[in-house]
Amino acid sequence: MASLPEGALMQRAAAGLAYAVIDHLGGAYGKRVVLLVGSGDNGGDALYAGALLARRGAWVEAWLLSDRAHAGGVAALRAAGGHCVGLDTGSFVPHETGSTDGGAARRADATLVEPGERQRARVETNTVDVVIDGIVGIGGKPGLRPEAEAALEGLAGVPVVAVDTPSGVCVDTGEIDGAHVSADLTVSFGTYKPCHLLDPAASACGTVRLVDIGLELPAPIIESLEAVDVAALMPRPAPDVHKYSRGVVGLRVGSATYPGAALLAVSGANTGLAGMVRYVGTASEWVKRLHPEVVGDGQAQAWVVGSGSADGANSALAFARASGVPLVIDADSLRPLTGPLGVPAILTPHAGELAALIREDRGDIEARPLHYARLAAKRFDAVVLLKGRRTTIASPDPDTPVRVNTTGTSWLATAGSGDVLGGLIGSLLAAGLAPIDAASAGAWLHGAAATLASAGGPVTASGVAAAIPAVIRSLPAVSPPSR
Ligand SMILES: NC(=O)C1=CN([C@@H]2O[C@H](COP(=O)(O)OP(=O)(O)OC[C@H]3O[C@@H](n4cnc5c(N)ncnc54)[C@H](O)[C@@H]3O)[C@@H](O)[C@H]2O)[C@@H](O)CC1
Ligand SMILES: Nc1ncnc2c1ncn2[C@@H]1O[C@H](COP(=O)(O)OP(=O)(O)O)[C@@H](O)[C@H]1O
Ligand SMILES: [K+]
Repeated sequence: MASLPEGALMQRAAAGLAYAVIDHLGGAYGKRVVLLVGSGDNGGDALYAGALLARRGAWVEAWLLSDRAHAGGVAALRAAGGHCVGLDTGSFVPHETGSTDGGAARRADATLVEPGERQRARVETNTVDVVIDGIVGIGGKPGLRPEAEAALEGLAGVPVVAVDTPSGVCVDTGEIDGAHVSADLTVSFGTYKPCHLLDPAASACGTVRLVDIGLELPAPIIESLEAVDVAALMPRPAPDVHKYSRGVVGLRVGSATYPGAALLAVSGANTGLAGMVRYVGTASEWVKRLHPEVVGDGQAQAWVVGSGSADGANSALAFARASGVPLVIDADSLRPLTGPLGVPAILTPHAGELAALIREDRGDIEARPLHYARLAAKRFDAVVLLKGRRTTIASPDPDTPVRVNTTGTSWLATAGSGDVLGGLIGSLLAAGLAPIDAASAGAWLHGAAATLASAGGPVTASGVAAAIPAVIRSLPAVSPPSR
């Protein structure tokens, strides 16, 4: 801000916001737009964007929710033909009125007071095409004030575009503490913020669009891999490799009760990313029949343990740990853990498993995935991959950014898909990726494979595993670092 003319960043943000709204609405001319405007620069962005929309022929009305509003923004909106009204919060009580024509039209009667003029205005909220949420952005405290809540209630059902962040969410943690806006589209400026990536706040963002306003950014505390990052991490065999130098992954998973977990974990590991796959356990006959490439016990560069292991979980963990190589510890083998393992490890709990492991409430973990993934990573001195809609991957090194996975589909919430993930991550670990990279690239591929296999419809864990090679083939071409 110091190096630019005053207001330059806000003008860039507002222009990006206005064009995102135009895209979202399919045009500006004739559209009816309500701006919810708080006292800070977030409201300023909304007002300048409103001015641009008004110049393009939209009918724009700004509801000033506070005694203060960005003066330049108010002037710009008025100059462009938009309206600004201050809400007399004492009498602003949106309520439904019966429709005289027998229809079910929803309308809020709002007493609106022009600051200084105390002029009454009335809006028919059922004619509004979009609400632009400029209540608060990165300067806001979590929760909404009563006047903002009342305004939103009066506009219920109207699509919402959030300016920078959905107002009311905790921007820096992705947590939710009180009322907040639920947006259809969030237009973020400069960079993604934690609330755009981490659940539960990410679920309140709708689609997130990033507008580059030319900021120079410090190193992130949260990051999210994109296809090009995953491509750069993929093991690609050099001309002179052999199967052992590509890495051998071993699995001690499944049991007589859950033989399917073994087959699914092996199918996740056996996609060709590692040079060889070993399986040790009660499902050997089935594994051999379905995956003839897979061999038995021996040395490996990484072991996967615990998926469907039932009573064998402790001994699987003990054997694998004794090998001294990096481990993926899933499901039943998480239970015996009490502290650091002394070998590099990736723990892959879902919220229920992490709750049992650290004796916390599952709901608390779902409400604060960033906090609990970090806490567990520190406690067990391991990478912790906390599964969910937005799988969150924390390193025991507090300076390594937490990674949040954004690929996938809710169809992936299907039995056995976690077993496939464990095997896949094991193969990347065996191929030489660092634990944080193996876990996050594995989660990315797994989610992308689910989306590919699902194609908008249902998917099974086997279908996810089968789609992994096609996802790897579709990654962009990059020159990988030589391994
Ligand atoms: N910092 C930057 O480089 C840029 C910031 N921009 C915009 O500026 C925003 C940040 O602006 P500000 O720092 O002025 O802060 P905000 O506009 O996010 O909010 C702070 C104001 O809201 C009030 N407030 C706090 N919590 C509230 C709550 N829960 N309910 C109602 N009111 C509440 C505070 O009294 C304060 O006046 C960004 O989110 C973005 O939209 C953009 O214009 C682009 C450049
Ligand atoms: N709502 C959701 N949206 C997207 N992915 C999800 C959702 N719920 C779960 N998943 C993913 O589905 C997989 C389920 O794994 P897990 O719970 O271990 O299942 P299982 O134990 O049956 O194998 C994880 O990769 C998780 O991230
Ligand atoms: K906002």
